[in-house]
Amino acid sequence: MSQAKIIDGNAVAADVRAAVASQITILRAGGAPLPGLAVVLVGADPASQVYVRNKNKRAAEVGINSFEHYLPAETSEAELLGLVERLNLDPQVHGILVQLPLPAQIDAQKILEAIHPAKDVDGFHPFNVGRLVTGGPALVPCTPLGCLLLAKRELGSLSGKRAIVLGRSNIVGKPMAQLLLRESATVTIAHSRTHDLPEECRRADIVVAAVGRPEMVKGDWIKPGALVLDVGINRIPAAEPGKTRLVGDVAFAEAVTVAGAITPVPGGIGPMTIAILLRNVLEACCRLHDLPFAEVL
Ligand SMILES: Nc1nc2c(c(=O)[nH]1)N[C@@H](CN(C=O)c1ccc(C(=O)N[C@@H](CCC(=O)O)C(=O)O)cc1)CN2
Repeated sequence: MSQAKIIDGNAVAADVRAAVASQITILRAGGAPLPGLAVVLVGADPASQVYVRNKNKRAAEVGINSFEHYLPAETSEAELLGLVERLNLDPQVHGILVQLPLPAQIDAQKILEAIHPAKDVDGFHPFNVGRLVTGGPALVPCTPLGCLLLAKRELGSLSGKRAIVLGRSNIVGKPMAQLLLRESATVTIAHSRTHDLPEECRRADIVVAAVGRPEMVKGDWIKPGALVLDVGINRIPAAEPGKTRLVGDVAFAEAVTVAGAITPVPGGIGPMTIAILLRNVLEACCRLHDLPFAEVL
């Protein structure tokens, strides 16, 4: 039985953070301003609290000034829009991130569209989405850009490769498909209505699983030697009563015996998301101040 290469997302994320940090040091030595990231969390979702804490900690480590805004779960849409407007105008803030999901009384799309596109380090604003599709300079969503970076490190050129993206969310599936298309891959977007998903999957050289269904992608869905990028983060009951464990959207133990390379959960795509966020803050800061930005890795 073969064994795929297990991609160490923590190690690659550390390389990205180091590249961001060294670029900030050089820019600062030349008199550039301190890059600033504002992170907004509404409510007390435990997973979101962990992600926001990590974002602020990692930002500080690479030399990004982070501004934390913790708002109560009852915050109104108007109050949040007011904060976003203030952050849009704050010259110390180059990147604004509103942690998702938001409480039900707030229209998330309205908030995302209120963020100034030049400070939209999540890449969710329709201006940046449009630029990604039409090929102009854009801030690109962090998780798909992290996947692309890993794919290019593994495979080199993606030109002509068959890729399948499982899931069509605005945060991962759709931007992922656009990024792969930009690299001249042949891209299929699969979703809940796709016929014979296993067969579609078996044709792919690159599988990106972003459906949010624990271990849905089985080993016999994978083409031998394919690259498997697992974006899923699903908490399921563990063998020990009362405990839980994290699994991806891919049945790892099966897929690892077929794939050429595969990301684990945890320790695969997740850490890349935050590393790429820091890269995006640096890019936003450079664009806003007309400074040179060098691609990381
Ligand atoms: N405004 C945004 N909100 C959300 C985004 C986003 O990109 N922008 N993505 C996710 C959450 N997320 C970042 O915000 C995120 C998810 C997971 C990880 C991560 O490092 N995961 C670890 C496991 C962590 C654990 O033990 O729970 C891993 O996979 O190794 C980082 C960031 C939704 N919201």
